[in-house]
Amino acid sequence: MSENKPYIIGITGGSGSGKTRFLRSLIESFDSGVASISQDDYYRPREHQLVDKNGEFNFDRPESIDYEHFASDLLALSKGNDVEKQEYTFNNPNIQPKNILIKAAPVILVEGIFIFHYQKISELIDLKVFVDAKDYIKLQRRLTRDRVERGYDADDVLYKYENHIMPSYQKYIEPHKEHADIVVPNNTDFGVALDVLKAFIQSKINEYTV
Ligand SMILES: Nc1ncnc2c1ncn2[C@@H]1O[C@H](COP(=O)(O)OP(=O)(O)OP(=O)(O)O)[C@@H](O)[C@H]1O
Repeated sequence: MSENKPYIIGITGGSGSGKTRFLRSLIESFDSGVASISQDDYYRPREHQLVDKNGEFNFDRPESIDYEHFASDLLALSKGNDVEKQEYTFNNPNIQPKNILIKAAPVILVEGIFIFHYQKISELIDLKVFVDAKDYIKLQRRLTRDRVERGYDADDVLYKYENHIMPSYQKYIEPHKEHADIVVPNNTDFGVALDVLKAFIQSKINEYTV
């Protein structure tokens, strides 16, 4: 690996905004040169999660994440080192967590709802991207995804959206939109923004390997 410092791009946005889809579309565009790290892989175990006034787990708080571990792994990547950790299985006991190896790369994509809120992570980020969509669209997407991919029922998703997801969004996520370098509107599709960012990332890979 060269002496250059990897370039760190942070991708955030509310739940259902499409940031994971945007990140995956970016990664698929590169055979090499790009690595990614996701806040979702740093949830604390269920027994350490906060419970709300009705006794329901709230996984949408900054405290839900082992952010010290997340920050130290991002710091290692920012210094050009590999990182090894276990994937998060959304507390599904039927899934055996895989070991994830994140290889050092010229461009590191970091994704998650609180990445601009956690200071130790935010200060490592060179380019801040905020993926944005209207609230009713985010809710529709979350309802569909959680039913199809995670088997949650609609009442449960609506309860979480009103009591956990939106309060957190308003307090910890949306205030960072005005400090983002790029806001990607994703009410319908993000094709043009994706092309712009792909070209930018390619230029960073080229600079790194010169
Ligand atoms: N432009 C789009 N058109 C159609 N479906 C979309 C679009 N963007 C995202 N989706 C879908 O909406 C759902 C939520 O998107 P995604 O998982 O990327 O959101 P997220 O911001 O990462 O949410 P979370 O923080 O809850 O994980 C997914 O099923 C995704 O495929």
